[in-house]
Amino acid sequence: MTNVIKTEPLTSAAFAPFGDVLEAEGAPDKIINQGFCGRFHDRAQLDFGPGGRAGISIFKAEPRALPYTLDLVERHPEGSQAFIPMSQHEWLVVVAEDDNDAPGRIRAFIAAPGQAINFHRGTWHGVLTPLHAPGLFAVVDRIGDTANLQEYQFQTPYQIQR
Ligand SMILES: NC(=O)N[C@@H](O)C(=O)O
Ligand code: NI
Repeated sequence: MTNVIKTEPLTSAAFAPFGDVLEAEGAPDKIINQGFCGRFHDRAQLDFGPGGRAGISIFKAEPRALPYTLDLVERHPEGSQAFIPMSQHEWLVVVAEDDNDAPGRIRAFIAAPGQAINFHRGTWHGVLTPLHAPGLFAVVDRIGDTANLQEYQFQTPYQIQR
């Protein structure tokens, strides 16, 4: 028996309990560079906690396909984690509410081309899940000398469908 989760479009409002959506939508906050650039300023709540620092890494992840079997989520109790796609493709963002330190209700979002996200500290999430090659993402997260990782394996996997 598999629990089915239907995807929904990624919007700032829907994602707000889990983190931030970063995108160049609407009017920029500032026009800079002699008018040649719009700056969508300071759009994520970054958090690297005591004893950590910000790092930028590049992830090259294998594309997955829908329907997607979700059997694990994880969270980073000591810091936020941002996924910034380096190609213009849709991709999958899976999060879960917290239910007494275990994942509760699962939400699966289709990020449109150009949408990036930042998980707030401690948000249960699926690992980086591109849906198209090249699966290249810049990742901004905490660099420190702790694991900063809690994983949760589901007894019954979820099937994520459009
Ligand atoms: N492990 C790692 O660096 N990445 C995961 O945290 C992830 O969410 O993909
Ligand atoms: Ni993560």
